[in-house]
Amino acid sequence: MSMIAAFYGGKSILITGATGFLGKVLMEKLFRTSPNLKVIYILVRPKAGQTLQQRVFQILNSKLFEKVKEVCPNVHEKIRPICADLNQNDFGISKEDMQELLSCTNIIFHCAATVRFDDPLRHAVQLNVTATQQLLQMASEMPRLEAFIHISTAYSNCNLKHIDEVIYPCPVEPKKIIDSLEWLDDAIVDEITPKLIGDRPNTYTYTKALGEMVVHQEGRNLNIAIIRPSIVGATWQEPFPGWVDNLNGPSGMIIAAGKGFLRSLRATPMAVADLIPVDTVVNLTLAAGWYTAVHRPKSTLIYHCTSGNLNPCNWLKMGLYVLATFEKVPFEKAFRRPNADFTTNILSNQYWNAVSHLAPAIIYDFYLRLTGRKPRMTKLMNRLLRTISMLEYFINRSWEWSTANTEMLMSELSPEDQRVFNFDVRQLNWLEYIENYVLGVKKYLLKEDMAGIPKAKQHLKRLRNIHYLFNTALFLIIWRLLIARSQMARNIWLFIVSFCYKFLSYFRASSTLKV
Ligand SMILES: CCCCCCCCCCCCCCCCCCCC(=O)SCCNC(=O)CCNC(=O)[C@H](O)C(C)(C)COP(=O)(O)OP(=O)(O)OC[C@H]1O[C@@H](n2cnc3c(N)ncnc32)[C@H](O)[C@@H]1OP(=O)(O)O
Ligand SMILES: NC(=O)C1=CN([C@@H]2O[C@H](COP(=O)(O)OP(=O)(O)OC[C@H]3O[C@@H](n4cnc5c(N)ncnc54)[C@H](OP(=O)(O)O)[C@@H]3O)[C@@H](O)[C@H]2O)C=CC1
Repeated sequence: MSMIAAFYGGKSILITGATGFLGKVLMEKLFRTSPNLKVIYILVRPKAGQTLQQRVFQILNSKLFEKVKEVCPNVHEKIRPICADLNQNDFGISKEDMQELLSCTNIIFHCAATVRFDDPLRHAVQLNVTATQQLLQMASEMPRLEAFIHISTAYSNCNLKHIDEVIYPCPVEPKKIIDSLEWLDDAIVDEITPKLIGDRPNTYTYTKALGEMVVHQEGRNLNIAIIRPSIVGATWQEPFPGWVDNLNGPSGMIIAAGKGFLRSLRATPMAVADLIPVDTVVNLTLAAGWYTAVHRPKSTLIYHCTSGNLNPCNWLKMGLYVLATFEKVPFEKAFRRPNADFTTNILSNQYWNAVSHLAPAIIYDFYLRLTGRKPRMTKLMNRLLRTISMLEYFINRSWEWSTANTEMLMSELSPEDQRVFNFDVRQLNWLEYIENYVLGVKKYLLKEDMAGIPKAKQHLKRLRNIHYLFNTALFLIIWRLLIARSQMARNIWLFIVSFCYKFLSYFRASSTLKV
């Protein structure tokens, strides 16, 4: 019997960010392994014209939850959506709901965050720092609370090369930032943002670091653990391999490469590609929840949920695995044949951006205009280039994350728990994982049917022929122009023609002799 699964039985659990990528997998695993848990409260905001109930209904009826419905048929009764916007005071939670949360909650998993790299500082602080502070305040009023698990990121200290499982001091106290944002206007905030974030690449990593500091300072009387995952990718094993539902991290890039938009990337091939499957993060998170509540460590433990030091893979390998998978399972209606490459040089990157990204987009838009359609490719390509520019920081560096706490936690688990809540990335086979990842992107993100693979392969063949035809035509045009303008080009041309003529004559003569 799994001790961790048994621990969550009968518990009232509060999850923020349950509608997000990580939150959904966390909920799924909890219901599947501890179907006798009491209730999961989820803080949800109405969104995109959907009510809370509609959002929950959509999640529970998705493929991700198919297995859950078998083991926990009354899952609908055990999930209690609470209308909440983390950007508001008291999260805009009604008095009755708040009362219930405060009196019943046993465990909190705080997953909600803005993960956008380009969020204005004010918004990122509001969600990643102030909301965390408010949740800690709520937690301190919960008499039955056994553990508070805060999800951070391994990149919260990405300004360092070697990162230990400790909280690093922030140059400016989070409280001071929160206070000053109250009276500074947006223009000034934008102006001081680069100075505040310093050597971090964006407001996301900066505010996640501030969030950790707030947890450290204001959660002293609580039983807290912090999980720091690196780049979270599709599921490795559970509930099935390859599940993914958003474009963050590598998923968007896999689509861009598979559809033939992304042809070149400024990345350091040998830098560590620190991907971590989302189910691995969830297993570690649940194990940490159990350990924190049962063993009550004296200080806040931080767990690095990374792959680099236990089972490293680099971007070159990952890129090759991705491309190799496209051969077997190509995406439908590709713009060009998938054939991306890495470059480390800024100039050559700019060259490839112009030649391989922008030029084909401009030519295609010209064709769309000619055929009376609305041009869209150049806009899309510029958007892709902007996204890539924001990811570049992470694909041109390697970090070393120590994993002593994570390894300690692994050793504390019973053999059964090591199996059910496996977070040992040494067992991960990267090729197999990437193949399933690409397949998952095709099935669950692009919603493409496997039956369409032969047609997609045919389309790629057609694109290859167009590519050859286009290159030959381009060569001939350039050559024709050169011959018209340069005596030397004409001489070379005459030499090649006469050489070919002589070669063919010799070949014809020798084959006649044989007869
Ligand atoms: C040689 C072979 C190559 C083969 C590929 C190999 C894979 C290489 C992968 C390399 C990836 C490296 C990833 C590193 C990530 C480091 C992560 C650090 C860990 C964390 O803790 S952060 C969590 C992850 N967070 C993110 O990834 C957020 C990134 N996204 C953003 O910040 C914003 O979305 C962005 C990029 C600033 C764009 O903003 P904006 O222009 O306002 O656009 P929208 O968000 O509204 O979206 C517009 C449009 O683009 C689509 N979209 C969104 N995100 C992505 C994405 N990451 N990739 C591709 N497309 C994306 C979005 O769906 C919209 O589409 P529409 O059709 O709806 O318009
Ligand atoms: N994905 C990754 O690569 C990594 C993620 N992490 C961390 O993991 C955690 C989860 O990330 P992930 O699941 O990928 O992110 P998602 O963007 O998928 O999910 C974010 C969640 O936060 C919720 N949320 C955002 N704003 C509000 C708000 N104002 N009120 C209520 N809820 C809100 C979202 O709700 P809604 O659906 O309504 O938008 C959503 O449920 C984050 O803390 C992130 O920093 C760490 C490392 C890497």
